[in-house]
Amino acid sequence: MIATLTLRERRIGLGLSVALAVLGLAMAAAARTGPMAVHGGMALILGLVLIFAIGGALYDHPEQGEDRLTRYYDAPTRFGIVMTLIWAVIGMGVGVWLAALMYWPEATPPWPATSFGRLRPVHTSGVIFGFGGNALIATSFWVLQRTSRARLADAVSPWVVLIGYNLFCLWAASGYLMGSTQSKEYAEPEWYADIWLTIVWVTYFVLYIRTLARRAEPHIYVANWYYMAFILVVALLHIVNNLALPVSWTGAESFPVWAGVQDAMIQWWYGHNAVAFFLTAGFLGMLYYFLPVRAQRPIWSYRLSILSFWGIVFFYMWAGSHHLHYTALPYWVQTLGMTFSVMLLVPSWASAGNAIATLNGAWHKVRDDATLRFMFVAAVFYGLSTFEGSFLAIRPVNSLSHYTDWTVGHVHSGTLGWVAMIVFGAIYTLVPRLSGRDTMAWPKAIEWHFWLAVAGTLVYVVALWNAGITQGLMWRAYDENGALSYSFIQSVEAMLPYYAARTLGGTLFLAGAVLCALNCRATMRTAGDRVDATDRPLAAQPAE
Ligand code: HEM
Ligand code: HEM
Ligand SMILES: [Cu+2]
Repeated sequence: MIATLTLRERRIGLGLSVALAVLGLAMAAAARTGPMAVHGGMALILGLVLIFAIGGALYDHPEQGEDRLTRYYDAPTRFGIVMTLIWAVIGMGVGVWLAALMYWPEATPPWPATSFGRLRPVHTSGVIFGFGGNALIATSFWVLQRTSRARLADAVSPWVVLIGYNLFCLWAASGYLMGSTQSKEYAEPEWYADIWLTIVWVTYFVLYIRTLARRAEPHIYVANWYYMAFILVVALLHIVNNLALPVSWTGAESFPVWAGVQDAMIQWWYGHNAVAFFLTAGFLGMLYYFLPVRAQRPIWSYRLSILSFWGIVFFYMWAGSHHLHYTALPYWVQTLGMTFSVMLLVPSWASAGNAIATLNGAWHKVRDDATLRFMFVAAVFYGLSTFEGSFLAIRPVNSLSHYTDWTVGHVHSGTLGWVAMIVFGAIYTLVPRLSGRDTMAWPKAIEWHFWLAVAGTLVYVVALWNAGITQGLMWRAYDENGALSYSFIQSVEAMLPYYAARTLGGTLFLAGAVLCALNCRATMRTAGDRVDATDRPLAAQPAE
């Protein structure tokens, strides 16, 4: 990693590492106890490790010559993929454990840090931000350079983005274990972590724009529009939803500036658009690059891909209130959210259909190539989960589904079937190329992973459809006297078989992810030290 930097860049990196260590020390000294002090300590240790790593090797490697500018810069992508896999195993591992706890709550250990309430956000942040976020950042660097035929604008800021982002993820997960949370779902980290992420994210956006400005291709390929929407809108959502006043500068607690139903609306404008721009737009960028490359076919309709881009970014923005049906939110705002959610189906299916139609004429490849099959299944689940979402957003349907496991089933049909599948497809395309090879080290293991992932997703999702609809119907069943037919605990007991099935499905899915991580490790190992030498020369790729 350090060998890829020029002497000047190494010095800048050293300066930034010193700044990080000083910041960590200041946080730890100011807070003295509690989560902020622990997080300061983590930043201090990370800063020191970087100082020793960069400082120790300051003059060790020969300087990079000017000819580096004629090659892509892929070392950050490689690091990002490694972090993706690490977070996948942690996040999904915790998910399986939580699934098991819902079947077997007595197994909860007696320490607060291991309670369901603290581990649940470790799962959601671990998989969404750790696994999904690292995959998005890592692939965005790769796609941006290929489609622009330009090297990243500089060599320091990609590391600032990736290392800074992973420090945020670490702060988030370790904070939850200590009971630190601002209680906004998917935005739980406290104010200082939010400020940190804002700095990292602005660096990311600036790097993206600067690289794009250097492009040698006149046209900005559609994948870049999706990645840019992801970066820009996540910044907007993050800043507005996290506006808060710290109780003191030396502690983690804060109060949001929003109150009452406005706070609820801002939170679900955020939460819903986190789905839209984090879990959808960025991954559509990934799909629109890796699927055509892997299938060696151009997108079925490029024009449609642009049209659905604008449809998706416009309609999603207004749909957040479908999370607040039958609440104190004005009725018309709920209706607005419902209407836009239904309209959203059109651009969503246009994207899914466009991806599937791209495979026309390449079905033999889908049959033979498990990597391409991951992408195909991702497009199918993208279509299924958006159909389901539009349906759940209809108020009377939501009166049955809300508060039930149907929502959780919908979530995982999107995240396992769509998000994780497209990530695996991208990883199996990227990792051999990052390692200077034609194939993964264990090609057969991709096939195994594919079937584990498909079986795991289906078992998980089907179990929770049954669970959710059963719950919804039991809760609204009345006897002839108008009394409830079932007590709440009866509906809990009825869930046991479904929770057992979900644990099994999750275990299959996790096993596939572990296999993927091992396969990637074996593949990257064979590359050895050659990786930096294999940064490819700038050239348009086939099928781009
Ligand atoms: C057209 C697209 C979509 C629409 C209209 C939609 C709509 C909905 C609705 C109505 C809910 C339930 C709200 C409630 O009753 O509380 C929901 C929940 C959720 N959806 Fe979707 N959905 C869509 C696509 C997706 C996709 C593709 C994913 C994931 C990749 C996803 C992830 C989620 C998550 C995480 C929640 C749970 C939020 C919570 O914590 O309560 N959705 N969605
Ligand atoms: C091995 C695979 C997985 C298992 C076993 C699993 C299990 C779970 C469990 C048990 C919950 C808590 C449900 C509850 O509180 O009732 C949950 C929630 C959640 N998981 Fe997963 N999960 C897995 C993978 C993923 C992935 C890959 C993602 C995202 C990329 C994801 C995103 C979420 C989200 C957003 C929620 C919150 C849902 C809501 O509030 O409605 N999960 N998961
Ligand atoms: Cu939503």
